[in-house]
Amino acid sequence: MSVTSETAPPVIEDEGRPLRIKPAPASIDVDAAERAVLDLLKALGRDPFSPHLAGTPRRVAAAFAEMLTPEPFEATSFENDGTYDGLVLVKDIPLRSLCEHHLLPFTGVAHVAYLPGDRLIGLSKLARIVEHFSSDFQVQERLTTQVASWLDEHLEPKGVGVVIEAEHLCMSLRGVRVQGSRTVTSSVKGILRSDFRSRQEFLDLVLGHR
Ligand SMILES: Nc1nc2c(ncn2[C@@H]2O[C@H](COP(=O)(O)OP(=O)(O)OP(=O)(O)O)[C@@H](O)[C@H]2O)c(=O)[nH]1
Ligand SMILES: [Zn+2]
Repeated sequence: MSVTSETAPPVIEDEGRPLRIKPAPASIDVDAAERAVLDLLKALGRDPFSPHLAGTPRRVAAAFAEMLTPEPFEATSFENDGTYDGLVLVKDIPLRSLCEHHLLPFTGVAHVAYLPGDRLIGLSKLARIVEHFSSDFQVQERLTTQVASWLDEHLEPKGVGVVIEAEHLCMSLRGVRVQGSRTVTSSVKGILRSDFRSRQEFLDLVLGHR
């Protein structure tokens, strides 16, 4: 069985109202992944044909296929009639992704903000953009930058700010085994980068008053 994955960066149609995301297809071969998981279990000294592990290679392959396949969506945008010139911030967007070093999950929250220019974007779309770029093998820094860059390039707002806070299971379950530590990354663009007070307002809204 082949699953079509749509993990490539989205492309916007210039004329699109709403903006339409058209991810380029990339394929995930679930059968090949299943065979590989079976081999992995063998290599780890386990019997993949034991009753306990029956079906596990298939389940693992399907789980990865699901986690690596973002949901397609339309990034609906609206004309900003000029009456709103403040920051738009969606806080605490739940986030799950897969660390590209160990293929283990990292989970946490994203805070996504923009200072509108000519257009506003549907609030839910900020969460969908996070989901889109999270559905990949990632490092947190790149994920943070991708979300900010996408908004900057496609919505053309006056500023963008993205903060991600996450716990990496590769740090808590294995290796250094520190439980509960959170990694915080940020990417700021436009006015939120160049103007200290705007950046401070963004960071206060995200990190202050907790
Ligand atoms: N910068 C960054 N590092 C990450 C991320 N996820 C995992 N890592 C780190 O990637 C590094 C990989 O280091 P290596 O020394 O190659 O691998 P390792 O021997 O498994 O490292 P330890 O976890 O220290 O045992 C580790 O320090 C991880 O904590 C991430 O999103 N960003
Ligand atoms: Zn890792």
